[in-house]
Amino acid sequence: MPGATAAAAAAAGRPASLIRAVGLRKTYGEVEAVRGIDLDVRSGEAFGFLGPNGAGKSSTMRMIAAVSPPSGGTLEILGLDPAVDGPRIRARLGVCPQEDTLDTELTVRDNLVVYGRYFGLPRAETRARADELLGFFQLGEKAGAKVDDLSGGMKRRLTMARSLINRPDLLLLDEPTTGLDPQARHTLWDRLFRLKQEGVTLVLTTHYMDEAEQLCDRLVVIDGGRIVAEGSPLELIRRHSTREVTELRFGVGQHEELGERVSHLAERVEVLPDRLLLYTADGEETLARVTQLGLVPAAALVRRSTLEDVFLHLTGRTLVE
Ligand SMILES: Nc1ncnc2c1ncn2[C@@H]1O[C@H](COP(=O)(O)OP(=O)(O)OP(=O)(O)O)[C@@H](O)[C@H]1O
Repeated sequence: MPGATAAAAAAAGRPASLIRAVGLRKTYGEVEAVRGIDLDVRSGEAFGFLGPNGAGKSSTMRMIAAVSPPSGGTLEILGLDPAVDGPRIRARLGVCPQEDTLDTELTVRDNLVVYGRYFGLPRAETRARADELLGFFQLGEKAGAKVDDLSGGMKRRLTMARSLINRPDLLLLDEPTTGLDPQARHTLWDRLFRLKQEGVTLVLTTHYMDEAEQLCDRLVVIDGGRIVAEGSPLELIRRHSTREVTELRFGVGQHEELGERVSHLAERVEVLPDRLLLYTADGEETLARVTQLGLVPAAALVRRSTLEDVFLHLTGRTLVE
């Protein structure tokens, strides 16, 4: 699976920064979807936008895909200005949209072949590329099947295969695994990980913190159209959370009051409707200290901090409400 490595990009004279944005904005009438964001996505990295529904992720992706003009700020994609060079940019991008937009009239293989023809690729090359991609995405046995005969996970893999037909410099993935079951998500992550290893630059949006942690070298946490934090998953967790979290579930309606009673035991306590989260370096010790107070939770769990905790700390809300 050939992809573009950072070194190859440099050798080919492509810029090391594939996306550069300063003060990027998008408004739809009165709605301010993206409120001035700065970005610098480098060749060869997997870069993510993590945020809840309505944060402005898709709006940003559409601007990066050069299909939606910015309302303000500057944007450079592959060293080019999308207002001037839209077609040249789009020819070098792979775009995997949130919804599968496959042609149900065509076979699995022809979905790739026809798409390759849109890019003006020669027939023989397109067929060879289609077969290569079907093999890579474990769809070879389904090559002659109709799209409607595929599972949800297979359709996603076909959409992803289609987005790679033109050997793009940059692959844009809008919520790549939303709506899939855990097994199908893991299969896709595995393929995306392989693409990343081969040097394909990935830019993805997600509201799944585990997806962001699995795939992204670097990410921005986005909320209300603004970037609220930026870094590697590990850096963000270190900067904005403690090493461990003790989750305590008590009876309905008790969490507010009990949160006050245990507040001295932790660096930070979050009160959610169904549980308390105590942030400390040692979760087991914290749990022992809770029970020493005579409190007996209906359920308790000690875990490491995740990006969900980072988001909660930064915005006071959970990612998936
Ligand atoms: N074409 C449009 N016209 C008007 N408002 C829009 C349009 N597209 C998006 N919005 C609004 O802009 C805001 C950001 O939406 P956007 O789709 O970019 O967010 P998102 O983070 O991708 O969320 P989701 O995961 O739900 O797609 C929302 O308030 C949304 O309702």
